[in-house]
Amino acid sequence: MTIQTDDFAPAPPRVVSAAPASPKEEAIERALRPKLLDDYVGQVKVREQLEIFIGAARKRGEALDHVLLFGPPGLGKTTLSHIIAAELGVNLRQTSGPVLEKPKDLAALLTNLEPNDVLFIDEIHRLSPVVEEILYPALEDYQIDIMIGEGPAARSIKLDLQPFTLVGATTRAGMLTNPLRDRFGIVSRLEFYTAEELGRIVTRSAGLLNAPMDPAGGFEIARRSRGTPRIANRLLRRVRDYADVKGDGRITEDIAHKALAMLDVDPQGFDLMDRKLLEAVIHRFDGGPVGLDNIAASIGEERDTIEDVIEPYLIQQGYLQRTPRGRIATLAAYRHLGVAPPTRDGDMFGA
Ligand SMILES: Nc1ncnc2c1ncn2[C@@H]1O[C@H](COP(=O)(O)OP(=O)(O)OP(=O)(O)O)[C@@H](O)[C@H]1O
Ligand SMILES: [Mg+2]
Repeated sequence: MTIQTDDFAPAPPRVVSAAPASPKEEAIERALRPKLLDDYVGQVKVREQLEIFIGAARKRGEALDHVLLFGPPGLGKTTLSHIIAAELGVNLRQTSGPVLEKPKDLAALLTNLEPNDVLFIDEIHRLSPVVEEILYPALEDYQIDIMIGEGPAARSIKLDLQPFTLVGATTRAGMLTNPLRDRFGIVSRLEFYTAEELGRIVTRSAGLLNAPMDPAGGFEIARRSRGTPRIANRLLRRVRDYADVKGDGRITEDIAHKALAMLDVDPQGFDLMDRKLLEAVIHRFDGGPVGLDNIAASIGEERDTIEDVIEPYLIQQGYLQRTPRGRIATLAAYRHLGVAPPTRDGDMFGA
C-alpha cells in the first residue's frame, strides 16, 4: 500500500488532481475498474499488442514476457496490470518500489509465486539499488541469489523460481536504470484519452453507480477531465452530488456545466493549478523560457508534481512547451487566459 500524503496533510483538494485522493476513493476506483481487456476503453495500440502476446503466452502455457507500463497518473496502469493477470488466468501479487526496502522483501514475494503468475511492482522507478540487483537474475533466468547467515559464515545460495511475469508501472520511464528497462520485453506507453473515449468510460461508470445521465451531460464531464479516466470518474461523482442536491438527480448538460463551474474546472478541463502554472510562466517569467525550479518556487508546488501531473497534459494539449532552455507558454496559453501575447519580434512565435 502506498501512503497518500493527502490523508495526513491538509493540502487543498484538487478536483482534477490525477492521484487518488483518499483510501475511500481508491475503494470506489476498484469498483469501477474494468476487469477484462474488452472493457478497457481506449489505448488501442497497447490493447492490440497485449491481446496478441497474452493469447500466445496462454496458448503455449508460458509466462508472458515482462511488461513495463508507463504514463501519467490515472491513465490505467494499475487497472491494466490486473487485467493482464485476469486474461492470463493467473494470480496477481502486488507491491511497489518504495515498499520493497530489503532484498529479502522481494525474495519472499518471488519465491511464493506460482507458475506464470504476475508480479506487479508499482512505482518501479523507486526500487532501491540493492533490491534491483536481485531482480535482474530473477527476470532473466528465474533465479535469485540470496545470502544466508552473517559475517564470515555468510554464503550465497541460488534459488530457482517459477516462471513469472513482472509488470512494472511508472510515471517516469526516464528514471529507470538502463539494465532494468532492457529486461522488459513489452514496453507500453499509455496516452491521454480522447473526449469520446472518456465519454464511454463516464457512461459505463454512471451505469455502475446507478446515476441517470444524459449523453450531453456525460460528454460535458468527459471533455473536461484532462484526458484522464481517474479524473473523469471523480468529476462524475461530484456532478452526481450536485444533481442530487440542486436538481432531480439526473445529470443533464446544464447540471454538469454548473457543477463543473462550481468546481473551478474550466472548459478545457484545466483547474486552478493548471491556470496558476500558465499564469506564472506568462506574468512572472514573460512567457518563458523558465526553469522547472523557478516555476515550482513561484507556484508553491513540488517539482515532481509539476513534471508528472500538471505539465504532461498542458504539453500534450499544446499550451506549454518543454525546451532545453526551460518551459515556454504558447499562444494558446495566452489566448486561454485572455492575455494579449507579446508583440516583440522575438523568435518565439515566428516573425
Ligand atoms: N481504459 C480504461 N477504461 C475504463 N476505465 C479506466 C481505464 N483506465 C483507467 N480507468 C479508471 O481510472 C481509474 C484509475 O486508473 P488506474 O488506477 O489504473 O491508474 P494508474 O495509471 O494506475 O494511476 P497511478 O499512476 O496513480 O497509479 C480506475 O479506477 C479505472 O476505473
Ligand atoms: Mg496505479
